[in-house]
Amino acid sequence: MRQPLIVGNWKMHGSRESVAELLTSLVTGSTGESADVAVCPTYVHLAQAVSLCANSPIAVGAQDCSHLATGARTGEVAAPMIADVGCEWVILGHSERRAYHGESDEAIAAKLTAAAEAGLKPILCVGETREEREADKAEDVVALQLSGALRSQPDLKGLVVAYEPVWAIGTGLTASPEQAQAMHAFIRDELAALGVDAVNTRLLYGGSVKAGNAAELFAQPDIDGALVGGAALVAAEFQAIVDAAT
Ligand SMILES: O=C(CO)COP(=O)(O)O
Repeated sequence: MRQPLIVGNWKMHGSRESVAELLTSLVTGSTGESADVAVCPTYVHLAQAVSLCANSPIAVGAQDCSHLATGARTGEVAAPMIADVGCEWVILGHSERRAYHGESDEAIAAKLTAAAEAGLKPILCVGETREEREADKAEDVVALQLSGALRSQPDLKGLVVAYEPVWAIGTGLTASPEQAQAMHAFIRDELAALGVDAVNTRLLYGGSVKAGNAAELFAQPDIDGALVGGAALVAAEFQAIVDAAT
């Protein structure tokens, strides 16, 4: 049985004031849900978020980490530092990092290793662009992303995979429940072929998830939750998505 998981990816949004407001609402509203819940603010808000979520069921994660544990890497943040401030999770390989920071599957594989060594649970993001889907290459692209990141390390503790079609991120376009389910089933098969414990690995859908479309996505057998962007910045909307998973 896979426990549902809802993760808010706050991307590059927030201030001390908005973080306090959003998390105070979420902590007050969270009454022992049967879904796991995590929020991923920017690095500078992690410690504040951990402190606000203490004694609540909400966990905190980062949106990236370095592949090194320490060293001369100006501007980077290492996985052990993220664990040290009290985080449980780290998002890796998000399409925005692949596109704007040139992250390769090889680099993402190294970050996965670093995260696991620091005891963080990684959320590996995969997904195709619109052009790749239209060229009927969506499965090939996702298969390569999965094997590039996991081939050498199929037994990462706590691994979660998020399928985020790039064309559905921040666009208001969501994959239909059937499209998302088909890709999730494909991902589960690919994970098994790579030697990952696919049956127990949670697969999240991401891309314009909202209160209004969450339930039909979560009704699909291989969709175990969501990685939520814009809607995670509005407490009532995020809570409604959590409620739809429970
Ligand atoms: O990229 C996403 C989560 O990581 C999805 O973002 P949106 O929910 O804003 O489309």
